[in-house]
Amino acid sequence: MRPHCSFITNPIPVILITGFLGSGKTTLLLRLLKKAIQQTLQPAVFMNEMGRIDVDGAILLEEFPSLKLKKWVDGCMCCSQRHKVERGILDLLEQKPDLLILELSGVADPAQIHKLLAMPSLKYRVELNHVLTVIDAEHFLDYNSSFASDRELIHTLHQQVRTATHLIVNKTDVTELSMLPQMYRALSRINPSAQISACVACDINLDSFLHSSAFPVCYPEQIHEPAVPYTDGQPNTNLRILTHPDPKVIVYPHASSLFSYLELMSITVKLSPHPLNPTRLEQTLIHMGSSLIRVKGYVKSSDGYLYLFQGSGERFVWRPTLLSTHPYLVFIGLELDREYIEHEIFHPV
Ligand SMILES: Nc1nc2c(ncn2[C@@H]2O[C@H](COP(=O)(O)OP(=O)(O)OP(=O)(O)O)[C@@H](O)[C@H]2O)c(=O)[nH]1
Repeated sequence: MRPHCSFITNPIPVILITGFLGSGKTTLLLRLLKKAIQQTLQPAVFMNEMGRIDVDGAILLEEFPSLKLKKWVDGCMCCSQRHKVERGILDLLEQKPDLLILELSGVADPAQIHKLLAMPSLKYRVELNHVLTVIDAEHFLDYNSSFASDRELIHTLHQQVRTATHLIVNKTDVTELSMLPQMYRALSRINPSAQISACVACDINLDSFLHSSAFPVCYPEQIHEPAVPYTDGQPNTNLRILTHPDPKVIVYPHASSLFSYLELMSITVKLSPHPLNPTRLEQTLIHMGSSLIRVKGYVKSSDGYLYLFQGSGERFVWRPTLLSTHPYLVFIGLELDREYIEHEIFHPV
């Protein structure tokens, strides 16, 4: 029960955004921020992203230059790093936002952030009101077979569904609509109590999320089980460290999940400043097949302009940007072929 102290009477409402890689979390976050600002709310954002260089933070700051934002980029947010996440959230709370939005990396287990918000330093200062899980409708039903070899990844995907207060089934524009009833059934089996909405580009009515819910989120105990047991303060000995002779290539063998360990790999490649042929780049990526789950970054195209480039499955989006940054790409996948990436992306013929 919340103690009766005057300085903690108004906990900051928290919205947690989760969902697998490329499902549309940042798309939803951008919509929420626009809506919040229209309603004269002052939101703060904490985001966790895979990859050495942060792409989503750059997207947010391009649209909202004065946003109160803290990021945790790459590295496993394992137990030994937990205090840094806590510090980041406390720093944001010091800025007295009206609303705190947390966007987790696509492979994070949301139950772990819930646990973090329950720590004594945060417990009475925040109130988790909504957990919005974005589902990639195009790929969701295939995940069980695609990731069959990675038990922890499947567990994390289910945790993302299980912990949701609202399931946002996104990307229905590129989904066989006849698959939706089956998808709804699968989602309801994992989480019978969450509301479900289907949409394109996370375009749903967001009004109700911007106001405190009557019943703050409270998970039953079993949801708190971490994917992999951990010990506070101890480094995660499961992590393998890969090294690469070329300093331009930074390899992270593990996902930046919140406190869990997966077989995913993230490779960040700083590109040369020379333009890349868009068709050739897309073909190169398609050739990588299902091992490549997500790619994003900034690429100079053959017209000489810089683009925000995003790929999820075999779909690619090029968006012109005014941002001034060195071109780079972040690759996320299972058993990525570093030599192929290095040869094809660094030295395209
Ligand atoms: N076709 C289609 N594309 C979408 C939709 N929603 C988002 N996208 C695109 O999907 C890609 C991924 O969207 P994001 O919002 O960045 O997804 P995310 O979950 O934040 O991605 P990560 O943080 O990398 O895991 C982007 O290129 C979006 O423009 C949709 O409803 N339909």
